[in-house]
Amino acid sequence: MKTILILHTGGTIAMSQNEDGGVAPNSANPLDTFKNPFIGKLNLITEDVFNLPSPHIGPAEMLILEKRILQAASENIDGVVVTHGTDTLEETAYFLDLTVPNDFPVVVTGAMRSANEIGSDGLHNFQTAIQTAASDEAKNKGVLVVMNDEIHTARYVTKTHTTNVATFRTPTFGPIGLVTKNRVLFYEQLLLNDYHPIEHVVNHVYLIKAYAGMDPEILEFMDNEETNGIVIEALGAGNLPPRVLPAIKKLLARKIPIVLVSRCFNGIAQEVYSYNGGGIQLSNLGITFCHGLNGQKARIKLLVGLSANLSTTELTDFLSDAVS
Ligand SMILES: NC(=O)C[C@H](N)C(=O)O
Repeated sequence: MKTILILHTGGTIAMSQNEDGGVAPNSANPLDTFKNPFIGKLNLITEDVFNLPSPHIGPAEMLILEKRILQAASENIDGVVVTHGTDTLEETAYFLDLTVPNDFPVVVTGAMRSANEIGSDGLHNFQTAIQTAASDEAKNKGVLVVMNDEIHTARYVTKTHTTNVATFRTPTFGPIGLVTKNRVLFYEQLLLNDYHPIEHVVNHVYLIKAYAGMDPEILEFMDNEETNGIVIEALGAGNLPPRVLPAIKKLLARKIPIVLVSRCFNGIAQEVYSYNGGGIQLSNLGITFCHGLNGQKARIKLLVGLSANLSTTELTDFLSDAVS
């Protein structure tokens, strides 16, 4: 019989609505009422790692989860399910994707409606996440996010709606599988990445968004000893207003890595334009293009690469997905 380790971290899936209509954490996790339909088929081990709304979760908590999952590799665990708030779920899932090996499936899930709200999706998502973690086919696919019967990669999934239960989407590429009542079905293969188990996390890795007429001051504020790295969600295919270029050059002269993604919801940032501030010029200056990730994922990737002490070349290859 397979053993699935369940790590609860909080989020709406562990919350209830109170009499005033506000949604807040409970002292007892509503998922403890889950009537296990897998009795006799799966052995479930449950641990309450945190009980936090996901806006309270950051790299320090992600590191605790990474270490717990790395330890599970020596405990005859066949799969891991992490329950998590949806606001930062994609960042924790991608952090784990970049830091734990693919020895067994790791599936992250959450809920959009708390336990006592009509149409609550928590128990259903929890059950389908367990089904997926127990599936042989879920092995070697990287960390997966299962929500609303769909299976997404941690690498590309993103939260797209503030309240809808179908909020998790994979722009450009789509989900890689689905969960039905009796089956876990994958219909896409995933290109696997390098992973880097890390012992600590660096701080002061910033994420900013470009906009028409972007003010250079925002970058000038980051020109100091503390800054470890910057991700910019650039315009279109990967371009910036020329007025920020002097500040960018100063940051690069300080050897602060600058990573570029697009602020567009779909598509990939690429070196296309050779005009002033265009992607070709930015790349020639030494900005690294991170192809296909959104801003928050690119920030997690930069943070993991810096925390793993990668050399400048290794970091550039890691961020731009160059195959060595
Ligand atoms: N649906 C949710 O889980 C949202 C909640 N604010 C959280 O991320 O903790």
